[in-house]
Amino acid sequence: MSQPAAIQVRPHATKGRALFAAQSFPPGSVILPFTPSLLLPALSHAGSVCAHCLRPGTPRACSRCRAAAYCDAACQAAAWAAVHAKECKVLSRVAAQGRPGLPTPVHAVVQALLKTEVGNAVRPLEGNVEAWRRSPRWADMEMMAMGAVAFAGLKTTQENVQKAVELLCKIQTNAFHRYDADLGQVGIFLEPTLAMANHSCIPNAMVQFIGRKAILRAETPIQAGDEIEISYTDYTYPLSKRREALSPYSFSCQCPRCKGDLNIYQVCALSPNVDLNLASLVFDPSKLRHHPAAARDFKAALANKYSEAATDIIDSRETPDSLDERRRVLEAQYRECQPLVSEGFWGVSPLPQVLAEISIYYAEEGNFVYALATACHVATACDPYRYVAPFHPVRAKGLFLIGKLLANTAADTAALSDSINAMASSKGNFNQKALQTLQEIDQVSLCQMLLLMILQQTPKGYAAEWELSVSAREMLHDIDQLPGRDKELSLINAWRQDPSNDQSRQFFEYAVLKQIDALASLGCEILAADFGS
Ligand SMILES: C[S@@+](CC[C@H](N)C(=O)[O-])C[C@H]1O[C@@H](n2cnc3c(N)ncnc32)[C@H](O)[C@@H]1O
Repeated sequence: MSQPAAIQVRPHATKGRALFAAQSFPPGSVILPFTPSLLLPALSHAGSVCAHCLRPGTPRACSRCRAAAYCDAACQAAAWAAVHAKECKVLSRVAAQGRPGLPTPVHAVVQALLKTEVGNAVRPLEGNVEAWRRSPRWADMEMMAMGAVAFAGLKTTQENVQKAVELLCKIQTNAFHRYDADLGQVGIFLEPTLAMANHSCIPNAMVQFIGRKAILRAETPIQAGDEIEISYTDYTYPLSKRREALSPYSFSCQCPRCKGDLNIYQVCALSPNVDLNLASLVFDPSKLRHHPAAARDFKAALANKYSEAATDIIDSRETPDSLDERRRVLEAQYRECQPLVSEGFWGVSPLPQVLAEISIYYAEEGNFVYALATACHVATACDPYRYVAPFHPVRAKGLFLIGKLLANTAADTAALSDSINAMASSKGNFNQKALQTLQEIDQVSLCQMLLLMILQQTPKGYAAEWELSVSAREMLHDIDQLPGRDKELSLINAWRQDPSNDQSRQFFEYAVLKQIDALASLGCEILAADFGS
């Protein structure tokens, strides 16, 4: 395992090996990019993402096996050299048996057995094999390992199966699941040095996937000598859910969030990133330190209690396809979250997830005004407390969603009048208010500012690769073509050149913060009127 100068791998007193910083890193900076030793689409996404770079789209299948698909000839040629030459025949045999493909973990072990470089990258990793052996999933693991040995064309001797099951344990312990906001889990990624990063529910670093690479990024300030820790799960989930997600890794998390069962407001209050929110949608960043659920023990305990209770119920429900059915489910979920709503615990899981779904539901229904207002409420009342760093990808995606919705509402606010009134005629007066709020906003300038903020949050050097910044640039290009915006453009350009001078600050407060705040308040009212009763 070669060690880049920016980081070191050393033994840790209690966690096996660990990753340490060899220099300091400010929040948001790129520590290192990693190219994978193993990168695979999930079986469920084999036809909808490129097997080499995992970009979504309509990839073309390999003409031999038809099991792996690629965006273009370059990805196909690179994949052939990296691993596909070894596995193409295996995948053809699988298809010939009428199977849809290999289950993702089995496919990963097949690659590790067939391709020396992949096997060599996986073998030195921690596999917690004895703990797996004691788990109820061990029989399944052995079956998968036996399948992998057979598919790889090796004899299913005890020795081969033993080797394969160890590889499987190591892959399960060290591979990252790659998520796409729209598609869900699209595949797995493994790189042996990045795999040395241990877990904390208050991590100082995060992994952001861009194309084929994983970018390790500082989430909070990191000093030379600090251990670099990432979170293996969403750290905003309640304690029981985090424990469940971490159970396959065979350790008990001793981070302050787990030890003190701290809620998101308590962790946020302690975060060194609070002040970075001066350049975010948060009107007054100091309020991030003073939420009642952080300041008062009684409220903090309530936040945890309500979170655990609602997560338990909402977790077990499915998302139906039809809009009517979706609305029914969302109403039920919002009802389960009512104790959180009543206390103003907007950022406490699972309420933000339900609100995000409600915003998507409104957009799919064609009610962009309600979708926009709800998205602004999520971006101001939920996300800054959950993910305190404004450059966190969830926060940047929140900006982009609002920008896209504004592009819809700005296109023709007047014509929206009929459609939103038709949608809920009983709420005619309320909709008039919504429309008035929108008419008072320079939606184009607001959209432009949000897109520029996304570019500021992009990891340095990745503006041309990160899908969000590429899309933001395309939208900015369209906005640039709009005529008659000289005055607005001069203010925006002055803000871009020096965002911290008094004039820029005033402009930002007026053009962005005040407008987003008005929309977020509207979002809160919409939820109460449309989902609250
Ligand atoms: C992806 S590996 C990380 C590198 C690992 N420490 C090693 O030596 O190979 C994950 C494993 O590291 C250990 N680990 C990770 N985070 C830990 C933590 N916070 N406390 C204790 N052990 C941890 C667990 O054994 C876990 O299964």
